[in-house]
Amino acid sequence: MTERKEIAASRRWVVKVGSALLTDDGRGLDAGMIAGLVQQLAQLRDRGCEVVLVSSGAVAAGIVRLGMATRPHVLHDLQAAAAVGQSVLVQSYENAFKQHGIISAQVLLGHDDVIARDRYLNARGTLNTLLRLGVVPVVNENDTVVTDEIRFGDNDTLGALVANLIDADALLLLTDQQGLYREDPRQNPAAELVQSADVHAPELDAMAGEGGALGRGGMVTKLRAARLAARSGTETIIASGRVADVVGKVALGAVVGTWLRTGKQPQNARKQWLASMIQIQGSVDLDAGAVRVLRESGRSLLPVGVRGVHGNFARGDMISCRDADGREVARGLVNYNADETRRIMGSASADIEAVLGYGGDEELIHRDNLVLV
Ligand SMILES: Nc1ncnc2c1ncn2[C@@H]1O[C@H](COP(=O)(O)OP(=O)(O)O)[C@@H](O)[C@H]1O
Ligand SMILES: N[C@@H](CCC(=O)OP(=O)(O)O)C(=O)O
Repeated sequence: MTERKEIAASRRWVVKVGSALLTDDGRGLDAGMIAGLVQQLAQLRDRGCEVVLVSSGAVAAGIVRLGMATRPHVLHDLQAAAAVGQSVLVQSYENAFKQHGIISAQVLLGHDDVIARDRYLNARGTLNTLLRLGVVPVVNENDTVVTDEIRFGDNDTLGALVANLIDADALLLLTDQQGLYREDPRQNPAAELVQSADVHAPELDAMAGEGGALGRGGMVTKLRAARLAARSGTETIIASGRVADVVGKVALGAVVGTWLRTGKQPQNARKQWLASMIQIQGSVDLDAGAVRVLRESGRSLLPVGVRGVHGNFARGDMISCRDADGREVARGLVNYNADETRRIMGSASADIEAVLGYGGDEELIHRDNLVLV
């Protein structure tokens, strides 16, 4: 149990559940599985953790609801099945969470929404607000508009991107196998389970194979997801959703499933990722007070500390923050575009609404989105 202390200390969780598990390999949504999972998530919250659920299963549920014999190959048929199935799925979760007095929310995202710029900030802001309100966001791919993701059944990646987005401590990928085996157990039932490994270990690539008939990503996408999640310092555990109380066991640090270790300090990992994420689109000149609070107190950058604005950046762009001598002090994702920043620079945050005619974030760059240089 102590071997997994880092996992037991996790407070912010992304739990991803695959179609293979939720639909009993295509026999429709498994209401018992959903009720059991939701009960475990409710218990996780009772222990003071925050939870975002990433759930697949829309296509599989839609196929059954529409009476299709097999998973369709034509893109729009898949998308139609997803649209039908998503309603069924979200209704099942809403009912199940309600039994525990928990409000849930449907959040449909495409990978583009989480990768950069303004949408990144919006998705992050909404998810953080839902968590603050005590709501469990139930996330799925926005299947109506995506193409590649729905073909390849890749909600594992979405789970990782959500983990990056909200700085999750842990990503739990629940599937129909006990974890990552040295070989696909469907091919070799005697294959050995990997209990723990460095997420970047190259030998893992040869072990991970593709998935079953419905959830198609298999271990290939789970491994890739674990590596993406590690960018923001998120630890990944792959485990079977069929093990009794699996969420509770994993969260207490019991040795179940496969732990793919990041081996990094979360904060550093996240900041490194942020720094490498986007090209710099502009810069702001800071006064001496702003330089000091950024450097010494690790605080957010407020508009009041800005003296000049260069470039034509948009909300969500990465900008550079410079001192009076033009030396870069920090860089980060900006909450206002260049024009707005010119108008609010030097103003107190409380006056932003009066200056712009609409309100927004009180920081120009939130400290979570700021990296000291
Ligand atoms: N090395 C491996 N260890 C475990 N499972 C593997 C491995 N390689 C391939 N798989 C396959 O991955 C499947 C789980 O992935 P997938 O079907 O995409 O499920 P999900 O819908 O839960 O994402 C397993 O049923 C298994 O057949
Ligand atoms: N977003 C789609 C497909 C996602 C998918 O199949 O992923 P997974 O089962 O986790 O490998 C759905 O809800 O059916």
